[in-house]
Amino acid sequence: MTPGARVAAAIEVLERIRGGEPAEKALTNWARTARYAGSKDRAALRDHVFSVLRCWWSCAAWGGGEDGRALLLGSLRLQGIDADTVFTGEGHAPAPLTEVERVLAVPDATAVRDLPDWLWERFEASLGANAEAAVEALRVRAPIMLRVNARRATRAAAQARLASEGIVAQPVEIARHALQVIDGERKITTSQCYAEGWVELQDGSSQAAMEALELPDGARVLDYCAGGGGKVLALAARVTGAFFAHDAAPQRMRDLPVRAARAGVDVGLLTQPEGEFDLVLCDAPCSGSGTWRRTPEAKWALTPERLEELTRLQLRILSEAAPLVAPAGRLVYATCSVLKEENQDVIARFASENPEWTVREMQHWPISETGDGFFLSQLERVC
Ligand SMILES: C[S@@+](CC[C@H](N)C(=O)[O-])C[C@H]1O[C@@H](n2cnc3c(N)ncnc32)[C@H](O)[C@@H]1O
Repeated sequence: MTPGARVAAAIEVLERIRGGEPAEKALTNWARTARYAGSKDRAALRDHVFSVLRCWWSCAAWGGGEDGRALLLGSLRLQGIDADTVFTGEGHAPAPLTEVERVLAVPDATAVRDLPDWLWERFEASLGANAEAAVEALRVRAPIMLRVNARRATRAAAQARLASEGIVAQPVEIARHALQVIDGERKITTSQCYAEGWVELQDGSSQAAMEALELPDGARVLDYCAGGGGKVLALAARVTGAFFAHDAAPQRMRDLPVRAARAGVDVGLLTQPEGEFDLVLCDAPCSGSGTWRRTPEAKWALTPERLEELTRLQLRILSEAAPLVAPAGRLVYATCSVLKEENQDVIARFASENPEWTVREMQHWPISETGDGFFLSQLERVC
């Protein structure tokens, strides 16, 4: 496909999204009707669509409207691409720019903030002077991060082996085993390095948070909201111990046995956890506000009601998990949100309703070049 045809396809997909289709579904549905599109075309299309979703209001301001064509025009202008070279009308490219489109005024960049107003208030209340930087960070593409599995390889060995498979990655400071992928990201999941469990895809802040947990050899660990199991795998790579995973929706853990086998670790799946664990991790469902550059639709879809519902669920999960912690053990609460309603406020409320628990530590990771926004709190029983 030509650059113009890719932009035309992106306009079509954005129209589907405006019509109510979720972005992933709209992209899949489009691909079904366009068998001629190769993997590079699909990746380019996705980039166009996600660039708009991350910066919807800026694109609308720079493109003079909120239909697919205006949004794409705005997105190209924002990226400094001469739209006349793409809107040519040739082949499958979109029609040439009209005079009105060509003379659109460049808006004042500071006047547009790509976040719903109600959320801006929450960002300011949560992050203070860092709120603007967080909103700005959510406007750009997320880094592709790998965690090197210390049970299989050193970071240097994994970096060299990835390079031999055409994947350029470099060590970054955020976590001890973190590599940032610079080139060849589409080869990761088909590489030998990945198949043999040397590396896993995992955001830098999640890696750093799992490294921050004190974990003695032989510990019994329960990942209470395990999902795909990224966190428990990171913990199991650190020490020998007994590792278990639970999720209220067990089907979310379906890939975990394969991932654990690849990584060379054992993780038991528990539908009804019982007994005592030295560490119980609650990586709770949340707004995901720290990860919205990966899932930009979510920042426009969240409502105050949904946020409130999530905080109730987060408190409930902590109450369910707390009895599973051994007397001298730790209850760990984590979210990939930057909102204090889901972080400090949940912890403060839990501690005030459960005075036998005290907060030992609270840590925040900002949305950065190598990590998503992340929150971690560790609680212990009062002696
Ligand atoms: C943020 S995700 C977990 C991500 C996962 N830890 C990882 O690293 O990939 C939250 C998970 O909590 C699960 N969940 C929701 N309500 C729950 C509950 N009451 N008890 C346990 N898990 C729950 C969801 O099904 C979801 O998989």
